[in-house]
Amino acid sequence: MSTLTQSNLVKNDNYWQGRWQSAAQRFAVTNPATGELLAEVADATPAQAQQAVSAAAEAFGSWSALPAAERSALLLRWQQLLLAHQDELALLLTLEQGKPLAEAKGEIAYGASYLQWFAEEAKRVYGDTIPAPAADKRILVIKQPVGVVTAITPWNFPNAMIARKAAAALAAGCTFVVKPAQQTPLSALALAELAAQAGIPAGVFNVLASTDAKGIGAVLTKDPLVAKCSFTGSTQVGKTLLAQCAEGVKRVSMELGGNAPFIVFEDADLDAAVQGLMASKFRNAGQTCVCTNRVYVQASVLPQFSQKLQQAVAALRIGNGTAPGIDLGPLIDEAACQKVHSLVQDAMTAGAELICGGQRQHSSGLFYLPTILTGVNAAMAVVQQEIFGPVVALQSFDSEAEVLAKANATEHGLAAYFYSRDIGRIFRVSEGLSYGMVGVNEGIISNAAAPFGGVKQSGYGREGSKYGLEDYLTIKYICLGGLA
Ligand SMILES: NC(=O)c1ccc[n+]([C@@H]2O[C@H](COP(=O)([O-])OP(=O)(O)OC[C@H]3O[C@@H](n4cnc5c(N)ncnc54)[C@H](O)[C@@H]3O)[C@@H](O)[C@H]2O)c1
Ligand SMILES: O=C[C@H](O)CS(=O)(=O)O
Repeated sequence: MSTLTQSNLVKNDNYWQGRWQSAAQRFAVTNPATGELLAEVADATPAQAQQAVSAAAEAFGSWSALPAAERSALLLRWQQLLLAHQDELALLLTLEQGKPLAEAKGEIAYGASYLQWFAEEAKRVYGDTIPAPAADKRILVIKQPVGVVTAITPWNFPNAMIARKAAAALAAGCTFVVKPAQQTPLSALALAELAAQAGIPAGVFNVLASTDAKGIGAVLTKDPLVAKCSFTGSTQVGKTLLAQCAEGVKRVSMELGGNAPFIVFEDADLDAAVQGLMASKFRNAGQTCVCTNRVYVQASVLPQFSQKLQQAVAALRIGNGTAPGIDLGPLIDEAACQKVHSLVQDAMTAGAELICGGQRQHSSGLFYLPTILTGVNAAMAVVQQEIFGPVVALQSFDSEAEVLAKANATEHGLAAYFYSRDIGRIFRVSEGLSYGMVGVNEGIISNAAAPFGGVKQSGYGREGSKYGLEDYLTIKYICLGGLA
């Protein structure tokens, strides 16, 4: 942190109405790799959340009336500032979240790509004219911003999950209030500083860091001034927030938990499959919603695949994300470590075989060794639950029909992956998988041009792509009469 203290991107007050706002209480933000104290951040209260929502409501009229080209230019300026400060932002992100610096830099570029994408989309909010059923009428359809948008975001991508929502909301003409995760507020506050530097007007982008998630969340989902709430996080919390939004019939976007299958057919390029699995499984130490969670390998190629995978996993370097050449950083907190280890122990008790890892790097600390379990089955918690850690749960299958049924046997439906070089199989399996996103011969599928989102209990709404803007717009039908 000492290398950042001179940076004006390290903020410890909250930000709304274009001003840095203190609070009566503060909470500690610590580095998961070392436990060191990074900052003591103002602990926003529900009353302050109401002030922030009011500020967003006050700013909505002028922001939504701004020509789209002007909103676009401001988003692009913000994007340029993120890239100009990519190294500082990445270091801040690694310090508070733990991911390796290279991944953090990638996340800053990824977040910035949504600002660029929606700066362009802002200028393409088109309406319709529709042939009227009567000669004296005309039908017009216009799209307008929904209004004040609130957002609640997770700790695993503390920059990109906010940028992905704010970019679309602001492009549409909405104003925005976000509560980041308590573990990672610094990246959110740095985004606010750069929004101010970009010239985004007061009240348009507002950040409330707090330990009172429930209290702040109640305001962000129930305040009458709020038109929509966009949530990224666990399915369990998503259901709570959905119920709260239902009271006021508010628009919602839900980007929730996952349980991604990764299927390797016997006709796959096994080296490519191993590479894709390593990327999908171990990114952010397995702490992403689209990480592979279950690995199914066709029986005839399981020994060969497993051997290649073990070699790749053995080469992973685990340590403090600020050090060069690190592949795996720490898990976010003690509870995460205990959850991952309990899933591994449960699987072994139930008969799974441990190939490597299966324990913390040291008795203390939040580093969990990259782990391969084989011989897992559907009855095990490691298959049923989202692992959110660096654990590969391997099992074999015989037929395409069998593995498709197993892959779909979950209440989640976010991302799925499979490797095959048979074009007929590629179409059958892509269409047969009950997921919002499918990676074919590819383990990393997220980008701003594509519609990111899930089905079933992984939520609904899409982020990124041309579809992502629709979530922040409402359709108005105008009937012009008396024209005969
Ligand atoms: N689908 C996606 O795009 C996506 C992306 C990232 C993470 N996730 C999911 O998020 C989970 C991990 O992230 P997490 O641990 O931060 O999730 P989480 O649901 O515990 O917390 C997410 C956010 O919700 C807040 N929150 C928690 N309880 C709340 C309440 N009662 N009222 C209001 N806000 C509340 C937290 O403070 C945090 O800001 C995983 O399940 C992962 O799959 C999904
Ligand atoms: O964890 C969830 C994020 O959405 C992951 S990604 O970087 O968008 O794939």
